[in-house]
Amino acid sequence: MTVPPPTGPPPTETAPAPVLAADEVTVVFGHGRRAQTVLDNVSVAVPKGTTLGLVGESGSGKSTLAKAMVGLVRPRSGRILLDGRDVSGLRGSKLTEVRRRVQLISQDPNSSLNPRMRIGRALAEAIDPRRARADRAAIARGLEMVALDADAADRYPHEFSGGQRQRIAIARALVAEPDIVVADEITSALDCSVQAEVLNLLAGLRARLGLTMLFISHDLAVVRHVSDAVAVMRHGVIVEQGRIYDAPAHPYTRRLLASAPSLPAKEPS
Ligand SMILES: Nc1ncnc2c1ncn2[C@@H]1O[C@H](COP(=O)(O)OP(=O)(O)OP(=O)(O)O)[C@@H](O)[C@H]1O
Repeated sequence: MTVPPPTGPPPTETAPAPVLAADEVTVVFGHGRRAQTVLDNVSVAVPKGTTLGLVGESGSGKSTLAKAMVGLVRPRSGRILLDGRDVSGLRGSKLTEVRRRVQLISQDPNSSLNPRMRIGRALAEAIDPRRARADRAAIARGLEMVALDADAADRYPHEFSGGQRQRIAIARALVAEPDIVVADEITSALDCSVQAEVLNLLAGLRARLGLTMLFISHDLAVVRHVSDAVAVMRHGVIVEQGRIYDAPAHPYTRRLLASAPSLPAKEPS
C-alpha cells in the first residue's frame, strides 16, 4: 500500500513550539449593517525556526491577519499567542514590547522608513528605542546582514533604490532581535529581478539565522521560495494549511497551484 504524503502540520509532539499563533481569531470591521467579518475563526501557528507562508488573493484578509498578529488590529474574539501567552488585549509598554518581539515588515518601505531620518538612526532606534544612540558597529553589522556598506548609515532613504530600501527595512527589523518577523507582501512593489534579489537574501538569512517568520504574499511562487509550510486564506478563512504542494486537498489551493505553473525551484535551506 502506498502511504500518501502528509498534508497537515507534523504531529505536535515532534514539532517545535509555536512562537506566534492566532487561535480562532475573528476580526470584524464596521458596525451594524456595515459590519464586515474580515477574519473568521482563523487559527495559524508559526513554530520556532520555521517560516509559515500565508497566501491568498487580494482582499482575502492577509494584511488584517498580519496586523492582528503584531497588535495593530484588535480581534473581536480569539487570541494572539506569543510564546503561548495571550497578547491580544495588551496596551502601553507591554504592547510596545510585543511589537519589538514581533517585527512587521510591510510592502512599502517608503511608509515604514522616516524620510528625514538617516538610516543609521533608524537602525539605532530599532537596536535600542530608549537611547537611539548610534552604536556604529551594531549598525554596520545590521547593514552587512543585508549586503549594504556601513556608510549607508549616513544616508537618507531617498538615496536608495526600492530594493535597497526594502533591504534596509529587513535590517531594521532584524537588529531589534525579534522572536519572529511578519513580512507582509514585502516584494510586491518591486521589479521582478529585484524581487528575486530580496527573496534570495531572505532565504539566506533564514538559513543563516534560523529566522522564525510569517511570510505573506498573494503570489504562491514567491511564498514557496521561502516557506516551510503554507496556509491558504480565502474570504477570511484558512481553507488549508501544511505542505500543500505535495497533495493540495482544497479545490481553491489546486486552482492556485494550477495558476502558478512556473514555480521556481525551491532554494535548499
Ligand atoms: N481598517 C479597515 N476598515 C475597514 N475595512 C478594512 C480595513 N482594513 C481592511 N479592510 C477590508 O478587509 C478586507 C481584507 O483586507 P486585507 O487588506 O486584510 O486583505 P489582503 O488579503 O491583505 O489584500 P491585499 O493583498 O489586497 O492587501 C478588505 O475587504 C478590506 O477592504
